[in-house]
Amino acid sequence: MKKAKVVEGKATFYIPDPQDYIKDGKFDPAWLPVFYNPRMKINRDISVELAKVISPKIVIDAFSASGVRGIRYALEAGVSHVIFNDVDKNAISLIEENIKLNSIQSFEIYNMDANALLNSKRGFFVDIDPFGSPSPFILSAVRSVGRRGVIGFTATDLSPLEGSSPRSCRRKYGAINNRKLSFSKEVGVRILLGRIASEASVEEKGIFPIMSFYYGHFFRVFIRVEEGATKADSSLENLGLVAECPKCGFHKFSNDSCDLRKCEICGSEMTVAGPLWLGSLYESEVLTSMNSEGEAGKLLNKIKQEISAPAFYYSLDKFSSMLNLPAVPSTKDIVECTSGFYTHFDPKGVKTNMDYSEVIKCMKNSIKN
Ligand SMILES: C[S@@+](CC[C@H](N)C(=O)[O-])C[C@H]1O[C@@H](n2cnc3c(N)ncnc32)[C@H](O)[C@@H]1O
Repeated sequence: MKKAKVVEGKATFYIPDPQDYIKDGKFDPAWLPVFYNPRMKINRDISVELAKVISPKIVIDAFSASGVRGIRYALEAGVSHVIFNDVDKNAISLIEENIKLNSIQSFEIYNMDANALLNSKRGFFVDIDPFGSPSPFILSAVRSVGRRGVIGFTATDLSPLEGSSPRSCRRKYGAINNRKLSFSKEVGVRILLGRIASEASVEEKGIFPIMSFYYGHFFRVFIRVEEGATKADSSLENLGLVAECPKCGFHKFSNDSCDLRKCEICGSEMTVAGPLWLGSLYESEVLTSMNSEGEAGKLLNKIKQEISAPAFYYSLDKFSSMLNLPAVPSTKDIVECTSGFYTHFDPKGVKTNMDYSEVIKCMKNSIKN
């Protein structure tokens, strides 16, 4: 295999030479014999920043591919011991080479199915970065942190999580998600967290989201896990449903499904999704201690602005078309008028504690002016 040398963060490492895998002038990282996607740098940058704040001694990088993630944890976040793993043998040879190249001192390397590895090893910080859905690995990941720890899950299966593939969502996440709601990005993150909370409760563990976000083609959630039946019970209290009226764009969430059937504004039948996580997505202390540069820095700053915002948002372009408004108001106008918040989930999204009728007034005034 011909290799190319790449630099990312403090790591210099080999990947299969992308030039050899261009087909008809096109390239997809999935065609490489060992996966490396430069577009996921932001995912790794933020994960490294979080690791710097939580200072784990042992990290399990359960889906290592080239090993870049685990190597960056060691070099940039001062993690003292990294457990690398990949089911693919080609990945293992590359990880060995890259570990040498970066002089990583304390490590283990496994060539196992991630579930088998996670059921047998313990780490304080566990990184789950598979292809597609992380769902098959949630339970073993929750086990792998022992009594307490932190897990980062990546999900690239946007379509079930956002409501475009309802059956797949039902299978993978045990949730009803039959239509893409206008705030589907946040629905996706919360369905993933809901599933994690349910699976953790089987192990009598509670979850506490530290940071949860959407970017480009993936969701990433970081959760703290703590052992205890009471903690599991309180976690489950955060599960509920969200509903959106397809006619007037009113939305509401609740732990009680009876509340959500009929729209309180226009009486239409609402589209209900869930179960999903209705609690906080962020741990403010950790988030405010995190810093980064470039794209990751920009994303972090946006997320920091919405730490105390309510769940879900009005996506102004979709909302305006539901209301048959002649134009889409500026996001800035609506944030100001509703004492609301911008959201990283959607550049035209506004979160607010104000009532629906007040938001409508703001929308209409903004267009008039
Ligand atoms: C998305 S890539 C990981 C990328 C890597 N974490 C990074 O940041 O560059 C997924 C990797 O998981 C490996 N993999 C797929 N299924 C697996 C399984 N069941 N157990 C362990 N590894 C698996 C694949 O071989 C692939 O290298």
